[in-house]
Amino acid sequence: MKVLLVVNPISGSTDKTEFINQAKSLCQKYGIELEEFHTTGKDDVINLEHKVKEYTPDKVASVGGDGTTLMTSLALLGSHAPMGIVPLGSANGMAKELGVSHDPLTAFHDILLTQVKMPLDIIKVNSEFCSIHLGDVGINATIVEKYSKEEERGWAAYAKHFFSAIAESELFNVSIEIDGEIKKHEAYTVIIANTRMYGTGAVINPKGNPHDGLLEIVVVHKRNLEGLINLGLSTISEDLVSKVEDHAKIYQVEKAKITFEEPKTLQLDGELTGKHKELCIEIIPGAVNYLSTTDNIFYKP
Ligand SMILES: Nc1ncnc2c1ncn2[C@@H]1O[C@H](COP(=O)(O)OP(=O)(O)OP(=O)(O)O)[C@@H](O)[C@H]1O
Repeated sequence: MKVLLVVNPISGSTDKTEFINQAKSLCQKYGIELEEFHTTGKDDVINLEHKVKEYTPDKVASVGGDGTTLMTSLALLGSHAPMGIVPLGSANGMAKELGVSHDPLTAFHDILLTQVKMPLDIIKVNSEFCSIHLGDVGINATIVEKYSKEEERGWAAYAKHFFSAIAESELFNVSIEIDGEIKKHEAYTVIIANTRMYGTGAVINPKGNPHDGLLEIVVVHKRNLEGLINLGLSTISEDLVSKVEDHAKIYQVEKAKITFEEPKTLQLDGELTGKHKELCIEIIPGAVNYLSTTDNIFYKP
């Protein structure tokens, strides 16, 4: 078996040397071929695509956070080589969502061992940007914007901007076109989601399932995002859907067009994409051949 490790050296401000050495020893022990690809932050998708064509791995392990998972997934789109996640980012939202072990070496071990493959969706925005986890316009996008100007990475730096972003938040008008019908709302935040929860583990989109070929648009119309997030930290139940729906309107769709009166900053998977007046969003169902375990709550035998 040939395995490719895709390593983001800066994600989560974590030194990956110890993990890489452990992964090498493990592969050596079992006669598994291992190669490394280190990201640079520039042209990673295209360079990784070339690497995958040349090396033809049987399995790919994405070592980093959500941005690395998305980048690896995009590079694998044409090849269908299966990919798993080793969570070594800041928030690791996608890994949490998919029940990946917190321990990097255990997660890698699971990738080597597993026979469980699940189709994983990706969201496409304006034919230009993609998201595998969730993105938004509004409060969280403001937090990401402030965070991106920080020297330091990591969860503490991110959390620091949370309350000020809520205090500064303002209502804005948004229209959403679904199947030719226009829905108009006033919102503090509009979330475009493939999954259920933020990296904190708080469920914002109880209907989310990254394997179902659908995306959700969550229009938060109450300023109390903090309350909503605390609500989301409670256990998932049918009740939670209706509780979240007190704060937000949820649309479950394959595609939609979202229009704002003024251009708004959009963050996708924690990355800023600039300001946009219009967002044409659609799901790419089963874009990634995802290496899962049966710990994934979406797994069905
Ligand atoms: N060698 C590098 N130097 C600088 N930036 C890099 C490098 N490699 C990748 N990047 C950047 O890292 C970002 C992706 O990081 P990623 O999301 O995986 O980690 P994180 O932000 O720490 O974790 P999380 O998304 O889980 O909070 C992308 O913006 C990418 O361009």
